[in-house]
Amino acid sequence: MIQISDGEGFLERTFLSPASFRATDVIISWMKDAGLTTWVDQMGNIHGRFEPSNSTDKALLIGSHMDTVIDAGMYDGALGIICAISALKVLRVTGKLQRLTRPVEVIAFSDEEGVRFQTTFLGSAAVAGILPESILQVSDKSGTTVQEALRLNSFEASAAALGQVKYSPESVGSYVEVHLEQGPVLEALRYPLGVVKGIAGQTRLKVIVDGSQGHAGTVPMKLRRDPMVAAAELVVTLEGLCKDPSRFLTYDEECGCFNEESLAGLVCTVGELLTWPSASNVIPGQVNFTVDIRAMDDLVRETIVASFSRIVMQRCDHRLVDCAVEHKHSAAATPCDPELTAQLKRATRSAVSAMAPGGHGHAGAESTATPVLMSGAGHDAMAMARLTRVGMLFVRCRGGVSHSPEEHVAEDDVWAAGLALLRFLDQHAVAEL
Ligand SMILES: NC(=O)N[C@H](N)C(=O)O
Ligand SMILES: [Mn+2]
Ligand SMILES: [Mn+2]
Repeated sequence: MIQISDGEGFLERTFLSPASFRATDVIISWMKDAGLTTWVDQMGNIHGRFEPSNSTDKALLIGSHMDTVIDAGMYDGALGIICAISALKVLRVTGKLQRLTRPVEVIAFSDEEGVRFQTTFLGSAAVAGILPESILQVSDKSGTTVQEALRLNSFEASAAALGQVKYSPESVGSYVEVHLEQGPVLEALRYPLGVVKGIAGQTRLKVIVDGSQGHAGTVPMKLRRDPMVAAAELVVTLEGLCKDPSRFLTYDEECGCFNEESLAGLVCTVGELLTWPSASNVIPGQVNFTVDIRAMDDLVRETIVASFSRIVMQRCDHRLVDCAVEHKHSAAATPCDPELTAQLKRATRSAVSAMAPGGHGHAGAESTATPVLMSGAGHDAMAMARLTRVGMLFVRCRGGVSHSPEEHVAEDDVWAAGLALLRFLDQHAVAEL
């Protein structure tokens, strides 16, 4: 799937882009090869399902996302989809598919990263039934709405169509996702796989700063209303706020929720900054930038968001520029299901042991206990947790690097993940002979 890109020389595959439809065709072919019944739903999610003849059990869903960030690594999302389809292919070739006691369905979600519409989880939120109809009117940088983009690609793009995508809670037993860790912990522990205890909450904002556009050579510094300098001050201030909140919080904002533990995983990022008219000899008229704030503790994240919004208003007033803070997206911190996580842990132990020479633990693994991690990255499991219980299996990645072409997962570790998923399926969904 690395070659299926809208970018020249880099990987980019965003929601409903031309490359996303080429990837859809390839994923469908893989799903069919694994013996699955396939379809594409009204939000562009790709489904591959095996329905045992007389099962009354709730379905096991296994998935991840097919979309990417810009200049992405090739494993983020794709690894989980390929792992899931491969595991079912192995069940097929070993004759175990027919022994499944419950429906097992692979879902390749159409939009997890939220790059195009700054929304995220468009695909999984639709399956979970938590996508508001208002999402259809959100527009991308070109002004195209979600509804227009869907209709341009022959989707119905109506509230009724969104409703058709939704799964009923009583039809689903659990959701499992395999994903590269995107962090350095497993590499540091010299262990190929880990299970996820929970996923950090996240908020995405867009800050818009308006000033007086003007001539770079004739407007005296004292008479300027320069949105670029205001934005620059805000970006640096945001960094300080997340590094040491106590320096910036007012007495009212200091909710007593800040301590070493609750501040765990508090991070902020300004990934995108746009200016108009973007000419070297013009004082900008407008600057806008994105804000991504995450924390394991929702109260900490909400307090930081409120405090930063206050600071934006105060600093822009001081600089006589106008500003607005738009809330684009928020997702609460999400715990993974303890029982599902324990099952994934057992499956991981079994796979790692089976892969090591002599069965004494995976080559290079210093410990035999499967690491249990928190995830700072967001995942479709956050949306799916609103539908059913979720579990995640993390795969070690080189240097913890992700959202970069340097992203890399060792082949042995991919094998270990596939084996662990197979072991999990054996425990969870395949009838004994
Ligand atoms: N929705 C998201 O959080 N997308 C990515 N996985 C992220 O962590 O930014
Ligand atoms: Mn990602
Ligand atoms: Mn991802």
